[in-house]
Amino acid sequence: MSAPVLPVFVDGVTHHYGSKLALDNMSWSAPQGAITCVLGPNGAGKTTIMEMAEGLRRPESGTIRVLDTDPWSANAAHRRRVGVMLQDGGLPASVKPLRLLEHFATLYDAKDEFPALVEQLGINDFRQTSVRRLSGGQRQRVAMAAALIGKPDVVFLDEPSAGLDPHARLDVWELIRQTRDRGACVVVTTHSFDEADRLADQVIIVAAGSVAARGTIAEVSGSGGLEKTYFALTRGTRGLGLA
Ligand SMILES: Nc1ncnc2c1ncn2[C@@H]1O[C@H](COP(=O)(O)OP(=O)(O)OP(=O)(O)O)[C@@H](O)[C@H]1O
Repeated sequence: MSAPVLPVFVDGVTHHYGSKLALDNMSWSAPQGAITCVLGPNGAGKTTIMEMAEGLRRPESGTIRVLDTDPWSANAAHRRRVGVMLQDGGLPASVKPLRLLEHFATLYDAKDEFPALVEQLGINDFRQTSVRRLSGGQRQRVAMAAALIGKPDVVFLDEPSAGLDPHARLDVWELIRQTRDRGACVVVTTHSFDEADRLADQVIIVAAGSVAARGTIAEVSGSGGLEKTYFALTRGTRGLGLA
């Protein structure tokens, strides 16, 4: 019997921006029905690898498979199965959240899902305010709803709770867990140890473009705790992009 295909599979990916090495033979995978949290200092390569897995950037070398497909050349049917929340939201400024989410719900043939999402993410209060007038946290919530519409099989969330107030953060975490519990593969980048502790079935610590540690929180943290392990593994590797 062949092994089940992992929804996200990254193998030996290397990438330069000009002379800057951003990814250095990076390999990891993410299973179905689990939350994978990717941690790492600024410039470690988290956004670069996420953009590649989302099909937005082509790796120089190595293999990336998402749902057993090369994301760079994936068709519309594949992209419909993959939800993406970009770091800066990527939302059109003049549109109102309600209109935007209705649009996505129509695209994904998922009109019935979106009232619950709007409710759960507390979007009702500002659904008729244009995106440009929303606070950072409100935009995050709209971007999160847009990523989850259509019940995608794989969801990439780039710092989903950054800038959220404590209530909104709890709501977002609950939604991420629900997404995992319905069987999706969820990949979350974060700078928050607390977030990783509360959410992660698998943690990946990235440093200087490759994987420094990978496993469950207990496996990665050992007896010292996640924060201590993180600092020990990443100290001195911070690629701040200043070179
Ligand atoms: N478009 C680009 N052009 C040139 N260099 C880039 C580009 N995008 C990223 N880099 C560089 O590649 C490296 C990895 O960047 P990346 O954005 O993937 O890191 P990150 O781990 O997501 O960081 P952060 O935590 O700040 O979001 C950094 O040194 C960054 O300066």
